[in-house]
Amino acid sequence: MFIVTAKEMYDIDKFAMQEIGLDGKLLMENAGRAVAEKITAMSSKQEKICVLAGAGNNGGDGFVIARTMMDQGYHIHVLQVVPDSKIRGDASFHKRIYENCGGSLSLFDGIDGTEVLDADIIIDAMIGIGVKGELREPLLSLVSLINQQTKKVISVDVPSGLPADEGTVEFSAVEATYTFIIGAPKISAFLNHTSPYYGTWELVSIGLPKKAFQLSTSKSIWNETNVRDCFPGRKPDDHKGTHGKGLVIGGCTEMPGALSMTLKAALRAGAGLITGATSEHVINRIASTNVEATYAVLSTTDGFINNDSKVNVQDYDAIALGMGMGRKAFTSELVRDVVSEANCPIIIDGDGLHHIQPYLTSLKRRKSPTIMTPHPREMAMLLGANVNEILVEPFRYASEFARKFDVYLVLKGMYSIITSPEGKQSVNMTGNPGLAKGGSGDVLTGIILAMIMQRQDMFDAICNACYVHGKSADLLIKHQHSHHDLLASDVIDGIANVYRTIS
Ligand SMILES: NC(=O)C1=CN([C@@H]2O[C@H](COP(=O)(O)OP(=O)(O)OC[C@H]3O[C@@H](n4cnc5c(N)ncnc54)[C@H](OP(=O)(O)O)[C@@H]3O)[C@@H](O)[C@H]2O)[C@@H](O)CC1
Ligand SMILES: Nc1ncnc2c1ncn2[C@@H]1O[C@H](COP(=O)(O)OP(=O)(O)O)[C@@H](O)[C@H]1O
Ligand SMILES: [K+]
Repeated sequence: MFIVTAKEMYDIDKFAMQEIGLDGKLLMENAGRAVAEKITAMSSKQEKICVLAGAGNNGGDGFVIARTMMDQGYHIHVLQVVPDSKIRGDASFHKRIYENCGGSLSLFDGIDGTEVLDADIIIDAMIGIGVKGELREPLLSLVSLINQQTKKVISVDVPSGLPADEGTVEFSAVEATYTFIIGAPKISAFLNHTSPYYGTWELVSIGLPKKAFQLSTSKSIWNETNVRDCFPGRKPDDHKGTHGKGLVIGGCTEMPGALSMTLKAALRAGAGLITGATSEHVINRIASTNVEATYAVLSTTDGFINNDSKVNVQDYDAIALGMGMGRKAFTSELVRDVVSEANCPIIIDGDGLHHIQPYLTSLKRRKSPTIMTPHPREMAMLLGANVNEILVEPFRYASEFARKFDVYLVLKGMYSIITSPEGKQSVNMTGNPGLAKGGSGDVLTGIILAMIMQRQDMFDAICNACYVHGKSADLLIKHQHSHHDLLASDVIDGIANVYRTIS
């Protein structure tokens, strides 16, 4: 499923109309009908429905919805929120057809919201991706009135007033119960501060050609179909070497669990052989519960690993670096040496990100892929930015960072964004607040480590790992646990449930 900015959506519409020959009025008819079908499935003919129609194409969708539902016997009234003189283009065409069919219509006088107050369901077709700046009056007051109601509010394409793109903090917008998104989800459906306005959302297709999307956007949602299409299989003659020999470097006296979870998650996710390189003390603490792993002892200072004992990094197919290693200056040397000496893919996570921050440009010299897995606070640290800036524009920051330093980036969060060094981006939709607990990220790193050692493309492998991680948590919440009690170690055990459903 593609994800678009407003500009990309306009480019796609333009391509569909000018290159393919689809008429704009037809696309509007398709959009309105597709949304009407969804709304009829969730409403009754006894309910009073008020369609709020604006002047642009979003309003045009509203007129098609109103006509389609009116013909099916629904109790529909259109409240036009702009004067007649403003209604333009295809919206004007569909308004005329609605009126010719005898549809009920009144003009919003800018003061009285009786139609809104009387309705059981409000359909918000005032403004879509064409919003510019903050809402003007009288729409601003109308939106405030709508948001004070407890009725079902169904937005068409985008909740009116909400920017389709990232980067805007100041806005007033409809707080929808449901949004039926047209053609492709817009970026604002995936940002922490804007996604709640959509309520529950669903995509409706209106016949825009796939080719138009492929030419216009490199952003998409990584879903179960993507996973099934590229999930690595196992052959009868496979041996442990086939599934990769991975090294995990991290841990310290105060944080032995981080390393332990990464080791276990990597093994559970399918790695052939996993070695934990850490202090003797950490090994003594975790070895009895990680019996399948092997270990390499690293020398330490005050319980933190230092660079005195060399790890033979050339012996491994992939390395994960950083989990629970602490931030002592002498550990930085170890991180830098591993990153520059290893010829295999490296995942840098947790404290490893802090150690590599002053040396980010060195990553460009690596011949093998580098994968970085920051949460927003770590991303802010890497960029020397404020965390709120990252949260408001995560797609842009992630894309610029991945391109600049030639890395695969997993910017973790409610919707993690996976970016390739070329700027291709996927959003992972699995996962839930049960994962908001220490250790979840260490588990993800282990799964990524296992996945990138299987037979699959690097970007696909990372996306698959994020999917499996979140899906494990989702299945556990559905069947065994709650958001409150889920532990990172449960997520490791839950990998089995995911694998059983997809492999
Ligand atoms: N083929 C297609 O293109 C298809 C497009 N489709 C649909 O079209 C939608 C995009 O349509 P669009 O481009 O006409 O813009 P739209 O969202 O209706 O907004 C423009 C209106 O909003 C107003 N307005 C803006 N800012 C404002 C503010 N701050 N405060 C107040 N008013 C403000 C602006 O007023 P103006 O500033 O011009 O006075 C103008 O009247 C898209 O989301 C989808 O639903 C589907 O039918 C499928 C086919
Ligand atoms: N509310 C949430 N919804 C979905 N996934 C979440 C949520 N909270 C956290 N996660 C996921 O859990 C993981 C947390 O990683 P991180 O913050 O590094 O944890 P830690 O450092 O404690 O191990 C990430 O993969 C993130 O995407
Ligand atoms: K809308």
